[in-house]
Amino acid sequence: MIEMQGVYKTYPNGVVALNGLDVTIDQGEFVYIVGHSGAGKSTFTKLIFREEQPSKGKIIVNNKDLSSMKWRHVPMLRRGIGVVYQDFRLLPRMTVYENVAFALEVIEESPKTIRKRVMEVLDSVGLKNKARFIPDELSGGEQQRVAIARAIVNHPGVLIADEPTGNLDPDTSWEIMRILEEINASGTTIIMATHSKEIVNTIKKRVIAMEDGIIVRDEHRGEYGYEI
Ligand SMILES: Nc1ncnc2c1ncn2[C@@H]1O[C@H](COP(=O)(O)OP(=O)(O)OP(=O)(O)O)[C@@H](O)[C@H]1O
Repeated sequence: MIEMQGVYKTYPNGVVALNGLDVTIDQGEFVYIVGHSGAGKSTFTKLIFREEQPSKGKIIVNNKDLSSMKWRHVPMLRRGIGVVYQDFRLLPRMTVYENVAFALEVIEESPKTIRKRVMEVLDSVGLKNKARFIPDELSGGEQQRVAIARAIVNHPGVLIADEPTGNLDPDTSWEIMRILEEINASGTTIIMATHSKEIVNTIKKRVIAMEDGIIVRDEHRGEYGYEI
């Protein structure tokens, strides 16, 4: 479960990105975060895996209070949260296999476990036959599928997707959504910031709408609600 109480975020340059958030997201939910550019969507997601810290307020993730969490415990928090971005962020000189295996190598899993799990997760995103390719040899949709495989290889309870379809054409975007829905069906919470009206209005989920750093709407099976 993710809980925010009275959360504010002012960046060092004085920009107020979040202006009092109160929200609870239960385990297994699928939540879209929508709103105009600059509304605070990315900042909201970054607080969950402690990429940013709030200026004020309380954030609880999986029963852990992030405000009192010591730095040495942050890697453990992040192990339970997968993240995917609009621009994929794969390591360009590593193969698909190595990009995904990396997350398991850093936690010192055995080579046998790594091999089994990496091939299993590549299979689940339909890329088992591209394990030896490097990112440049893949389409955008395939690169995003590798990024998703990497994000879920550790079985995280939460997957954060910051505009995961932002660089993809419509057909590829639906493919990515199908994969995210499958991951959600296995019990993983999905929090997805998006500008895609079509996706939000077609695959109905909880919608949290943000404007100027506050939540202005929070509806189950909601609509996108903006013209762009
Ligand atoms: N590291 C930073 N330092 C200073 N200001 C920042 C930083 N990151 C974001 N901001 C500012 O905080 C506000 C909210 O930004 P944020 O990225 O959370 O919005 P967003 O809703 O995700 O936008 P977009 O849809 O364009 O990604 C914006 O005014 C932005 O310029």
